[in-house]
Amino acid sequence: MAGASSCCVNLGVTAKTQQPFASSKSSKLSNSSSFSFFPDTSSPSSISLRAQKPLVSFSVTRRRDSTLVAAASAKPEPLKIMIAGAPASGKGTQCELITKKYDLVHIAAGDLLRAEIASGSENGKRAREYMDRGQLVPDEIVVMMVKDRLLQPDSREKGWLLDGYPRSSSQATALKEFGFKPDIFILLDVPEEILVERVVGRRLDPVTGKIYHLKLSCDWLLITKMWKQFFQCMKILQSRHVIVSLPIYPVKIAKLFWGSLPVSSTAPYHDIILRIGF
Ligand SMILES: Nc1ncnc2c1ncn2[C@@H]1O[C@H](COP(=O)(O)OP(=O)(O)O)[C@@H](O)[C@H]1O
Repeated sequence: MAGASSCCVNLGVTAKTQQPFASSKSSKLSNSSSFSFFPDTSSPSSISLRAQKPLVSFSVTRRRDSTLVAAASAKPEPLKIMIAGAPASGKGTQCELITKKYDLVHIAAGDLLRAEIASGSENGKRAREYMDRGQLVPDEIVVMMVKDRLLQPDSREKGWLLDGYPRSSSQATALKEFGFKPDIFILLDVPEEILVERVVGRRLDPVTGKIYHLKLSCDWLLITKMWKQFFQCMKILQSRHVIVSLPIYPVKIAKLFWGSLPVSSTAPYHDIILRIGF
């Protein structure tokens, strides 16, 4: 199996290169690289994920007459990605983009736990107690759940994007001991002040159920200043059905709905969309 590489995508206002997963937790996951993030020179503000996996894999089998038969398969080995990031780091958006682009199975630890709760199982009942308190669910529940999901035929066949796992070094070690290794570990590194700003500015559209940000959605001064990026961004968002009704919201209704419209020179959402050049 190919070794894992890791990368850190800085999605703050100022871009900088950093060590991935800034702790010893992920250092074991980092060695040779099958996938890597690299600056896309055609667009200085974007970063692209480029596949470098072998397109042909070989298998060798021994026949009954003891001759060895080598078979070449044109099927590439499925891609395996782990992604981590704080709330409001844009993880949901990136997961959507990555799974769509690479046709991977999106496995979110939180979703698995919610499904377990919905099933009414004993594990689900225990998990709920921890989740209600905002604490991590014990490893003995989470690890086996994630492992079982990774072993499902669709994950093995298509590859996976594991989201929200590992959240501790013991979870990482456990998965490694089961023989799972990501090809790449993506850490969305957003400065804390930006995360706070995003969370504070988030609003839920009661009609569509979608989440918007005050500054992105209603900052008309910003929009006129950055019209090109705005429309580019809107196009991407609309194509992914994230923002459907926003362009038809009149300013007055938007003001009533979202309150005052702050003016800012930063564009958190643009930042994510433009820097990740998928
Ligand atoms: N890898 C994990 N290990 C332990 N508990 C987890 C893990 N992933 C999710 N959880 C539990 O599920 C809850 C919801 O997780 P998630 O859906 O990822 O949302 P959030 O990003 O808000 O934590 C967490 O607060 C935690 O209690």
